[in-house]
Amino acid sequence: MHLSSKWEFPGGKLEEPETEEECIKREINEELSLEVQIERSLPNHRYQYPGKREIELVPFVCSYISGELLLQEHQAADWFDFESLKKLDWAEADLPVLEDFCKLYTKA
Ligand SMILES: Nc1nc2c([nH]c(=O)n2[C@@H]2O[C@H](COP(=O)(O)OP(=O)(O)OP(=O)(O)O)[C@@H](O)[C@H]2O)c(=O)[nH]1
Repeated sequence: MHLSSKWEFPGGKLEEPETEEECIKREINEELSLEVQIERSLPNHRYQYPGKREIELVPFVCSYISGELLLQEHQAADWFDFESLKKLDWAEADLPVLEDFCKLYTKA
């Protein structure tokens, strides 16, 4: 919520004893009402926002299986092409994840 006007990838904190894969599927279901399947992982990145505990983002590339997008917690959600994606106002911790994702799927 301290980043409430920023864009972020959907996700959330691991709830032991679930696996990271179970976590992302649960979070996307809770936040967006969608079922997704994992296609691959991307490198993890650590980040510390001022005055907060360090977080480690564990990113997965997922594809849509089913469901109708319904916002449960967020103000907005959308699909973007790569150029538009790079122009959004991102949560700082996500920038290295975005870079890895774009490198993997575009030639630039
Ligand atoms: N979900 C998500 N969180 C991110 C991203 N980037 C980023 O800095 N964060 C930060 O990582 C942490 C994830 O927390 P969250 O609030 O989404 O997790 P959660 O759904 O389990 O919430 P809760 O446990 O507070 O109820 C927050 O500090 C959030 O600001 C991102 O792309 N996705």
